[in-house]
Amino acid sequence: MSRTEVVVYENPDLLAAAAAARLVTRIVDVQAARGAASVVLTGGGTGIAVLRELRESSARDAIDWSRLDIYWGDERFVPADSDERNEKGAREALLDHVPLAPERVHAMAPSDGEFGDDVDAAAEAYAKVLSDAAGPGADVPEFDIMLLGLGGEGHTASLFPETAEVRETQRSVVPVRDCPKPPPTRVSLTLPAIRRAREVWLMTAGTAKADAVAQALAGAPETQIPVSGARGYRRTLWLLDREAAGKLTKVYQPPAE
Ligand SMILES: O=C1O[C@H](COP(=O)(O)O)[C@@H](O)[C@H](O)[C@H]1O
Repeated sequence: MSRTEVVVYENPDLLAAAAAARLVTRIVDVQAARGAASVVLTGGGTGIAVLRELRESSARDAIDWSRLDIYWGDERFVPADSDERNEKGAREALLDHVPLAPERVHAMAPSDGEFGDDVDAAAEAYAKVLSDAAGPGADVPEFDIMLLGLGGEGHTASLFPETAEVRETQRSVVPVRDCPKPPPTRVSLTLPAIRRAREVWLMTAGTAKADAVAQALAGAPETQIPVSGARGYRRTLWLLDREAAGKLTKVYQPPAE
């Protein structure tokens, strides 16, 4: 049984700090219950701010970093040292500062990596990374926590409105070309892959996101507002600041912890 919860924070700084605190608690709980945990990272302003907060939190030492798998929900297909790359932002904000096991950090290929500028090959390779990590009979692992952001037009990961990629039902990872938001070429998990996560946390701030948030929570079709289709199979947690929540018509109560 999947549940949706919405928590609204006064401002983006509080949102990032609170999301980081939640993340520590959730990872520690999962590691206590199952030994290891997996987290899927996102790029974007809020996603990287949360990682920075986590780095600065003394509670981060409660996590056993050697038993944490890191994946990405999407990546910009640019050179490895480009500031546009989600991996680079995540490494600078957190990953380079904690004792992760390098073989447990599963980045998507850059455009100057082993597949050169072949974005199809990069997407296929990441699908193989996921299927190798999944249990028998599955193409995608049951991620513990997937962090996602969203765009003002409703995109999440790199799934944009009214595209073939948001309609994809067979593949777990797709190459994405001609994105309306630069950079134009990306690699993205698909909605079916996103829905393999136990928990999806949708984190965003600012008035520019308010329409998309309201439409998604009102149940807009995922082809029009892709983030509408991003949910965890146990829990979907929206972490918003007051501005991003500004167009919600329903009053959401904070969930009991
Ligand atoms: O391009 C992307 O944008 C979204 C949202 O980013 P934001 O800065 O507007 O919050 C992000 O979730 C995604 O990973 C990224 O590739």
